[in-house]
Amino acid sequence: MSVSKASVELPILDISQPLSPSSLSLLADACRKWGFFHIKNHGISKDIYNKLHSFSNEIFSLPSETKLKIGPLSSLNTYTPHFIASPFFETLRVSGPNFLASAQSSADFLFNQKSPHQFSEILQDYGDKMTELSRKIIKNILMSLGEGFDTTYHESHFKNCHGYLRINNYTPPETLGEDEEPEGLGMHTDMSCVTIVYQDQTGGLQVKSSAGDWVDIAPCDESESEALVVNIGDLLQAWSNDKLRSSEHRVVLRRPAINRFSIAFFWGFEDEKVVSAPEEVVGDGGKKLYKPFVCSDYLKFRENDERGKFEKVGFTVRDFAGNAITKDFEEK
Ligand SMILES: O=C(O)CCC(=O)C(=O)O
Ligand SMILES: [Fe+2]
Repeated sequence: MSVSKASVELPILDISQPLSPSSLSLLADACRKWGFFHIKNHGISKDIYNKLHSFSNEIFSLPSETKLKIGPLSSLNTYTPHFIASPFFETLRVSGPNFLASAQSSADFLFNQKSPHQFSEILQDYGDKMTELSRKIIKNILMSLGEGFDTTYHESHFKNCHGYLRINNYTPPETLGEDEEPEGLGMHTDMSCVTIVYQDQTGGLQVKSSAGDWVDIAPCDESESEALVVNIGDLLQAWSNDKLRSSEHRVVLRRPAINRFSIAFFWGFEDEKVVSAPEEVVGDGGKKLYKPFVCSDYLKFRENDERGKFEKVGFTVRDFAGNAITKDFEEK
């Protein structure tokens, strides 16, 4: 196992403003080289994260048998317990666009109460904000990809995108040697167009460089609120004909062995969308690197056959729809 040596320097984009040409070019570089960047001034306060964290802790602290009421064998299936993705990882899924109803149905099962729960209301607000941010992000990414691409493709290709949230709790083993870095979440790529991640100050998120080394994506404190991590997912990599990189990433656990909390928002195409790079995006003389595919067929490919198992770790859109000529990403 290679141990990370460095922390990658990613641009921190001010998402509340139209991006200047120089910021767009930083964005384009980051998307090509790492598929990761940060955003600030995203409109979500530390207070919201503190509330989400403490509500989530309440849920994750419940006895396992209670949590399993919404586990993989239940009708709801919104909770993934330990020992599925890893021994140290559990996660709660909240589906959009009605985040409130989704969170509330989990809460009702867990707490046997029907009254509106502040947790669900905050999650609705959070999900709405993430959806809005994703639209802004994709607009900027399209602008960074080519002149006028945002007006050509934003509405026509990304209008029906939708998203869901995953609230993640990492519990490291109690005894952890100095050099031990167990994987809390194994290497994978995201199936989304874009993913927006809040990570707490614990650290441990890593991206694989094109040279094959793991490098840290350090938590980034922007005083008023943490900067959020954004990464490109497989759907956008395929749509952009590899102009945008969906990088392999993972989460490792380190000493001091404290719980790590993160919230990921995955925003992607509607199930029935046929994903195929537009000619103009492929560019003159370029070859299409992927066969057109139906979005939901790819999502199914990534799910394990066994009910309740986590998405296959390690398989990507290249394995699914890549032509043999798919190129490797260069570190420029
Ligand atoms: O917990 C994190 O920081 C990242 C989680 C992640 O990569 C995922 O849920 O896909
Ligand atoms: Fe991920």
